[in-house]
Amino acid sequence: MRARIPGSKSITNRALLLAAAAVGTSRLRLPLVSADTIAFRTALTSLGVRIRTWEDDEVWEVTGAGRGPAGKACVRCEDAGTAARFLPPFAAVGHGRFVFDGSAQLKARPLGPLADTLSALGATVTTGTAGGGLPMTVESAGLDGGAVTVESSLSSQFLSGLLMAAPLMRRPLALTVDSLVSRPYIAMTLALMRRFGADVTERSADVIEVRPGGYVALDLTVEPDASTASYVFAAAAVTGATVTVPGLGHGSLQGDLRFVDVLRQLGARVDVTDSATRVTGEGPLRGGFRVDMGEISDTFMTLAAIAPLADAPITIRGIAHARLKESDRIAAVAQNLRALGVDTDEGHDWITVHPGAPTGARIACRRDHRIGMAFSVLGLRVPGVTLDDPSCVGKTFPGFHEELRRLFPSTSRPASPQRQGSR
Ligand SMILES: O=C(O)C1=C[C@@H](OP(=O)(O)O)[C@@H](O)[C@H](O)C1
Ligand SMILES: C=C(OP(=O)(O)O)C(=O)O
Repeated sequence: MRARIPGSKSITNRALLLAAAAVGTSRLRLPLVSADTIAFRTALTSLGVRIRTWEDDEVWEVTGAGRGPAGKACVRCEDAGTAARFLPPFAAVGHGRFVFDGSAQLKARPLGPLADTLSALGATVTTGTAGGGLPMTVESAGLDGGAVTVESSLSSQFLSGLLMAAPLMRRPLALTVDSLVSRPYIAMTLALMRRFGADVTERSADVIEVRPGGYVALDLTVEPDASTASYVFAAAAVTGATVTVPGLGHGSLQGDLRFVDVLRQLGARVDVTDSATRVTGEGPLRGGFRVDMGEISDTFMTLAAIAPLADAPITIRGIAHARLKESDRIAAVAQNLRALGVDTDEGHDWITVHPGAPTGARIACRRDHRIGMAFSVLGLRVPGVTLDDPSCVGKTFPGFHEELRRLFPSTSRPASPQRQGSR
């Protein structure tokens, strides 16, 4: 079966930002159209960037002026971490006063290290709470660059935001990276910056230098989202089906494609070519291993939710930063597995899931799309798994439930609405 996986959120939102910073008109083909990318697009529009959509949203045309925004603006980031972390540095290379705000969920997420670094570079920054957080106000008259250290243990997005703004600074910027999580996202940022013409040098694993010179407009086709693909790959592994995702293969910019290596460890058959990835479920899942998912933490819930079906415990470690996302994801996974009758143990940066015979339960999604999608995969094997907020999937994959039902019509027990969630 060929899955229809929408475009990568991370590539779409980076490409939007880079196109807004470039000189000329860029075209993004097959962008993700979801709450997170629409929030990002709207936020850029409120910063004065011209964006047009074509062909039922299959092409987004972005016209950049080769500089940061000017004037005054209030910018809503909604639930999008990428908007809250990528847009303030872009504002800081502009001229004016910009206020960023977002949902209650986003307000609870850290921003302190980004505020500190922008201040160190010369912007005037205020944040909502002592520990950082929205609303954030950035006042600036452009940035000179220089040399700064970026504390990156809570999120890699601070560093990505600073890197993408750097070509618009007046002089070179040398960033020293401290305690980086989610490293593959930095590789993605650098790769896309280079495609848009930036001059970037990795001096060592932890020092990156960017020279001024801006960006040039680009025509870019967005790959399917690898984090989203993890749900259909896991679904293949637990149902014995074969699922192929065209357009995701060797050369992908997304670290989360490495989730298929975890499925291989569970006993699934995985074939990756230049143009597609295919997963086939081959009998019972084999547990009894520990895996560090710190670099691909958006997919740890996909593994944790199906782990009770394995024949031995599975420990996932390196995921402390997953407590700082749309929900405290370690706590959310543990709570829901226990509600299903599955034993779990957890620590600050790890969780162990024991084999079990899960019973049906109503999953508490905590407005976290990935909790909803991960447990829907378990619902293909366990009758009576429902979601308290099916619409939470709209952050990255509004058509998720329909696609899962299309792919698995006989096994799928729809994650039926008990209550329509409010977003
Ligand atoms: O840069 C990005 O596009 C992202 C980085 C990751 O966040 P952290 O760096 O906060 O782990 C990831 O969880 C998020 O979904 C997208
Ligand atoms: C953590 C996520 O999103 P963001 O940080 O971009 O809000 C995610 O999509 O799992």
